[in-house]
Amino acid sequence: MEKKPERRGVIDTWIDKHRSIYTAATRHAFVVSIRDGSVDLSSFRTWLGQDYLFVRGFVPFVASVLIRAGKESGESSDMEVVLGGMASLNDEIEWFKREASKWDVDFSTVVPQKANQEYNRFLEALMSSEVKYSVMMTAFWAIEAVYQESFAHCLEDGNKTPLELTGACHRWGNDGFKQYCSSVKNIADRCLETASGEALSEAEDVLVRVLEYEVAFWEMSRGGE
Ligand SMILES: Cc1ncc(CNC=O)c(N)n1
Repeated sequence: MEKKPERRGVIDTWIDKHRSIYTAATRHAFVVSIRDGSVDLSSFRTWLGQDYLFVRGFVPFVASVLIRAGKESGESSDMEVVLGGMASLNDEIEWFKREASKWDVDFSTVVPQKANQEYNRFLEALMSSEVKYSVMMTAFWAIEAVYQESFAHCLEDGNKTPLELTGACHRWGNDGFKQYCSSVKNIADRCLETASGEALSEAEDVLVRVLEYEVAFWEMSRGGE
């Protein structure tokens, strides 16, 4: 058996296999409505409040990935990639606070909706030391990639994204964030290359579950509270 250098990793194979849920997560009606300018601002405000709460729960998850990268990865660059993600979360929280005052959203009164709570519980479960590093990395990639793909779509040619929403789109749709997602994907693919069959099936399952949670997350914006 020869070991040929593959350009395509297992993640691309899984994305092809689970294309319909991947598309549902990255081309959701809410995202498409931002791109075509028909977005309902009460939906945007709902999303903003819920996403701020999500990000506050995501920080400890990324911190736990960072710790595992330091302990378990043979590659010293893994930790640097994750640390870069942590640093942008710091800016992101400040951005959310500025947006809150711009849109008159009071985060202190935002209550996490069911989809948000469930997603948060899933992240908490992934922080367990029993979860394999390759599985955590796969989840981490999927979470970041959905936002990158979704918001980059709102900036592609032909968009009618309202000017006041381009800040959000640039936050996750910019080329630096795309590069970062690609680095995280390379780490996950590298870990999965040597993973056991059990780890592979767990990682594939976690990938699909992230996509499902992301769809449910976008769905909350429809409520428009
Ligand atoms: C629900 C959800 N998924 C992914 C992201 C992107 N990661 C960090 O910001 C996000 N903000 N919210």
